[in-house]
Amino acid sequence: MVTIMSKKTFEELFAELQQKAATGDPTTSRTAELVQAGVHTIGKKVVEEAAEVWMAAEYESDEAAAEEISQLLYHLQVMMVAKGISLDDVYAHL
Ligand SMILES: N=c1c2ncn([C@@H]3O[C@H](COP(=O)(O)OP(=O)(O)OP(=O)(O)O)[C@@H](O)[C@H]3O)c2ncn1[C@@H]1O[C@H](COP(=O)(O)O)[C@@H](O)[C@H]1O
Repeated sequence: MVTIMSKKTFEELFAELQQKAATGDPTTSRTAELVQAGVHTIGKKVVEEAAEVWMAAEYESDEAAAEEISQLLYHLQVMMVAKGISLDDVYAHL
């Protein structure tokens, strides 16, 4: 069973990350730090988290897989913010 610890939605997180990227302090905000580091650094985190999702889904608990999926979604959103890609830009392809 997957334990639900937060009810933050995908859209709410995206709005928060846009704000952090615009006004956040890179010394205290991971999002501001990653956006400042740039697409190359964020891209490496996306690939790393995707691999961790695969490993957790195949070899670990559902809860571990859910946590890794949340981290992948976070880093995908950071990439979107860094590139100026909106939720609607992505939803248009779903
Ligand atoms: N949801 C997330 C989130 N998921 C994952 N992460 C980051 O991703 C890391 C997980 O990746 P790793 O396991 O590879 O951790 P790591 O080894 O420390 O990463 P590296 O420094 O080695 O790259 C975490 O330590 C966080 O730094 C997140 N950082 C922030 N958020 C949320 O984003 C919002 C804004 O956060 P800040 O920008 O930090 O204020 C808040 O609501 C946060 O809860």
